Amino acid sequence: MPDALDATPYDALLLLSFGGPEGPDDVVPFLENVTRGRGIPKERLKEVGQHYFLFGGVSPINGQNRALLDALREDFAEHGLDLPVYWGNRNWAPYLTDTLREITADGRRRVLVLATSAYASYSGCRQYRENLADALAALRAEGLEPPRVDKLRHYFNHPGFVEPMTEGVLRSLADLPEDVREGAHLAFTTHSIPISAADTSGPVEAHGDGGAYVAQHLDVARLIADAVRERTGTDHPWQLVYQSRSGAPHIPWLEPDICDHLEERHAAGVPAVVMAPIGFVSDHMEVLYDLDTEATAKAAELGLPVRRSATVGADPRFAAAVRDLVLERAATERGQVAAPCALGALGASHDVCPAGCCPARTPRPAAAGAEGPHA
Ligand SMILES: CC1=C(CCC(=O)O)c2cc3nc(cc4[nH]c(cc5[nH]c(cc1n2)c(C)c5CCC(=O)O)c(CCC(=O)O)c4C)C(CCC(=O)O)=C3C
Ligand SMILES: [Fe+2]
Repeated sequence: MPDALDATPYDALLLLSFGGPEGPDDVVPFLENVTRGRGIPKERLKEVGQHYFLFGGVSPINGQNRALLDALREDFAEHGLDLPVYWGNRNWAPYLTDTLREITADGRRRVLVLATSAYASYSGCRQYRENLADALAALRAEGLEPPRVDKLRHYFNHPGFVEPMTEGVLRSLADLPEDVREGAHLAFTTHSIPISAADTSGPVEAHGDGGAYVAQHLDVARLIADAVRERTGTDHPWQLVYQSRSGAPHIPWLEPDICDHLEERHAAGVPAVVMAPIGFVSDHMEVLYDLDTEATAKAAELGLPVRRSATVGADPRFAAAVRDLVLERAATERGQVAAPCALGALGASHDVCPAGCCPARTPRPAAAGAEGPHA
């Protein structure tokens, strides 16, 4: 047995995710949960519902989170880290409030939260903190005394997140027909968000147009492109592009869209494209529909060979990265000096979101940040 690792003061890890439907009857109620009060056009909702029905009404995201839970528990056990791992979602069972009630009943007093979003932004960070605040308030209203919650820092530039994706891009390149491989371009994709949300994402320091959201993705894209060049000896031109846009058409969102990008690359004579969904932690519906179905059909229509590279999913290197992040944060909370592990130009991001970080359009209570109580 290895020496026990110390997660003190934490006594639980909570995997916090989006949630997804698990059958046809779940699809509409799930979409109602996602879009409550968010002004998404009905047309878009019908369209997104079809994406789920095409896959039998089942989103892959819950299965992927179960696999990640297994990988985390296995990694922790193997390395002598005695920390129970729980799972709760924003939009589908197991719901966050129910999981936090269970955590409270189990007597846990300090919970560290791992959200399945690696980057700064309202949707990927603050909205999860609002969900935590809501859940804590609901439990208090039941007369319970919920634990204190903290959230792990953004992990986009942790080697355990970047390296499996680099390997995925290398595998996709190798999988392309030999005659188009060398000339292939890399299209790094992430979720489009409103430009106003990108510009105000992350901490208030200057990050240029697109805020921390775009800066962090560019950092990861550059890291992967550089590593690919080192490993293959070929310089594959790359660009950060976007997918899964929603919202009203008159509101500007981040562009270009992956499908327009494929068209433009094809017209420019590019022989092949590898689509690398660096914005996502697992192969969920945004990847399976927007890339593997829609963008892949677009490429077929153009006669442009494409491959889609893997997300980290339940890769053991990602599980090890989570263990590293937990131990780092625990040491910091104990007042020890931790050496944060981060690749790229931006360095490790803040442990605690500063006040006003990635603001909501309508201010609401958010837990685990500098401006509010932790619990
Ligand atoms: C930044 C970001 C991430 C990455 C970070 C993270 O992972 O958190 C993400 C992930 C996901 N988004 C998902 C699904 C949806 N997102 C929607 C809507 C929206 N997403 C937004 C942003 C993001 N979304 C935004 C700005 C909207 C517009 C309305 C709003 O501000 O809320 C809608 C409504 C219909 C539509 O408009 O598409 C759906 C159904 C699923 C589940 C997939 C599955 O089931 O496998 C996942 C992992
Ligand atoms: Fe989304």
